[in-house]
Amino acid sequence: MSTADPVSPSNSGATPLDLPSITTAPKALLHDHLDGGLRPRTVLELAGECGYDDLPETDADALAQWFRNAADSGSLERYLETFAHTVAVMQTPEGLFRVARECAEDLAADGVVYAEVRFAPEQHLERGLTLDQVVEHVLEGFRAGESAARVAGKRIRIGCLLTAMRHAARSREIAELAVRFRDRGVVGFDIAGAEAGFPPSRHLDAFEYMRAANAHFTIHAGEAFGLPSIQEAVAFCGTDRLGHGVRIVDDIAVGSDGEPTLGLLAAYVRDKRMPLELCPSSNVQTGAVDSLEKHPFDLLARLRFRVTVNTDNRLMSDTTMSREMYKLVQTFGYGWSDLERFTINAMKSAFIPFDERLELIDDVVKPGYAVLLG
Ligand SMILES: O=c1[nH]cnc2c1ncn2[C@@H]1O[C@H](CO)[C@@H](O)[C@H]1O
Ligand SMILES: [Zn+2]
Repeated sequence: MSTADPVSPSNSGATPLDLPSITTAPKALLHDHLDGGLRPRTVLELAGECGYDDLPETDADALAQWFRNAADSGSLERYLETFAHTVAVMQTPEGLFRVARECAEDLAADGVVYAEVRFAPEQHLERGLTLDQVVEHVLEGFRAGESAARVAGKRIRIGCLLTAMRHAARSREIAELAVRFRDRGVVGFDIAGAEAGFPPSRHLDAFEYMRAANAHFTIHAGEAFGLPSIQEAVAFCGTDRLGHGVRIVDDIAVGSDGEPTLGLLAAYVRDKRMPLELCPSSNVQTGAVDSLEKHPFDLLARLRFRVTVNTDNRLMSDTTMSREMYKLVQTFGYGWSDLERFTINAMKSAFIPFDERLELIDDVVKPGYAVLLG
């Protein structure tokens, strides 16, 4: 296969592919951080309510711009520093509930029909809440947001992922928390935070616990650090999906004739249909890739890796699921059938039960794209 071939012919005779029409398309999102998706105005209002005085701006537009600029750092570590401000206003029952409710509403308004939203409960204990209480408030917020969306005529289902911070030592506890809440809206577990120096194998007992409980997890790997991190996540930890996983491209050699050769790890990830939770804008901001044009998304899509499109942090990247898709359309010339495939890839890779995934694919995703395809 030549990597110069288009994935599919561009849109012909179908609904024009622009941002408003992409917003109407049913979309599935697997990688979105709750504390990376607050509305700027909500950050300001919650800061006022809880007495947090360290915000860098006092106006919503200026604050939005500040997050965007500060996250545009070229380094994951500096990018992550911006979360101090969002986490600071998510320490109370009201703050957690509101942020989760608005998250569900915002995703639904953007045409997302299924989302897995993650956050790290251990970062929300500063004002005396327990881990269980933190999770309960967030889940209540998601349910309220789903109901509000339904009233507004939008269908969305949110699954929650509990994240452990990889520099800390609470991963086993968070894995147990995820299993404890498995019947109440938590669908999986993850580790996040600075990648270099904190390999996935540091948290092996948490992953072994999840596997023993027949529970799902993903691992941020292959974002700020390369193949060794992915190798550990896949081969030692047994991850179900790769958070980012974008550096898998380092194991693919493309010859001067355009023919790709996959190394053992890349071949294994593709053979196993291991989902890649790719986050184009975030990857440019953290320096994981130089530019959108140089993002390996298209190479990986052409090679038929199980690629999915994700937002990572809507506030820090000033983005939405529709905008991430639109950027890919503009950069790589994708058509509706490509966007449908990426969406079905995501639904197939979701952590909810198989029959529920199938129902969303058959009853929502396929009919939605059928209309757009014309
Ligand atoms: O792209 C990312 N890579 C690694 N860690 C991240 C990324 N985005 C957010 N977080 C981290 O995950 C925590 C829980 O949501 C956030 O507080 C942030 O520190
Ligand atoms: Zn992430």
